Amino acid sequence: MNPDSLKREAAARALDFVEPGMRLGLGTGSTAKHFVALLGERVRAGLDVVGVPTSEATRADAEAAGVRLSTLDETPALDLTVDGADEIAPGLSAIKGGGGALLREKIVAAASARMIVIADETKWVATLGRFPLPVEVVPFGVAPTRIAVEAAAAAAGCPGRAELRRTREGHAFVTDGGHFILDLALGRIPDPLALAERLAAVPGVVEHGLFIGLVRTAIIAGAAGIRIENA
Ligand SMILES: O=C(CO)[C@H](O)[C@H](O)COP(=O)(O)O
Repeated sequence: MNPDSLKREAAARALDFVEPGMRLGLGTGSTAKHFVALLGERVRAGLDVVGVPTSEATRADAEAAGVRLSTLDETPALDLTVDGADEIAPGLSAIKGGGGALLREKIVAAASARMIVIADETKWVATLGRFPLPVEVVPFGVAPTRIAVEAAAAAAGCPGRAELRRTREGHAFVTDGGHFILDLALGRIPDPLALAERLAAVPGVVEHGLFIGLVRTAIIAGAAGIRIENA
């Protein structure tokens, strides 16, 4: 089965956790897109939920699917967020931000009583770090911020290079919040918490894509079926 079918299977399984009246965080990316589309089908069949999107792209998808939307200002406490991930490891620490939405994704996840990650089995890893870690930074002073981000990674035991994310046209990629992304290629993150703390202390870093202690459940779809992991 191809990865996209597996993503859809994981998304479909996440619907089992949705109850009428829930306030839902809606993730970003190709896996979360399946969830939003399937949720829309349920909504059109009569399910009443309200969603808070984690990106402008998801807002557009959810609107098109007929999902009633709110904001965190109107709805500051959510019951459940369903989102994808770039990597997820035993203990359910994760890397997110491949789609550039990590800041809103983390704010929405932190406002949720429960976060479920949905993924195909290629995202499950023994140790985080094969996927370059997205770090969202303010555009001002991005050159010294990049140097400081690399120094923070080295101090946390995982030296590597940070590259400014660019669009296909070669411009700096700009997030929904107006920030840049540095993709930090590390290969392996032996101590995610230490790295998270070091990165958070760098001036100019808005947020990083390490999700530690946020994911309660992971739904992993593979060729052999669906596996559910709980933190
Ligand atoms: O963190 C994300 C966006 O910022 C996505 O959830 C992550 O990149 C996974 O994407 P996909 O489901 O397309 O593989």
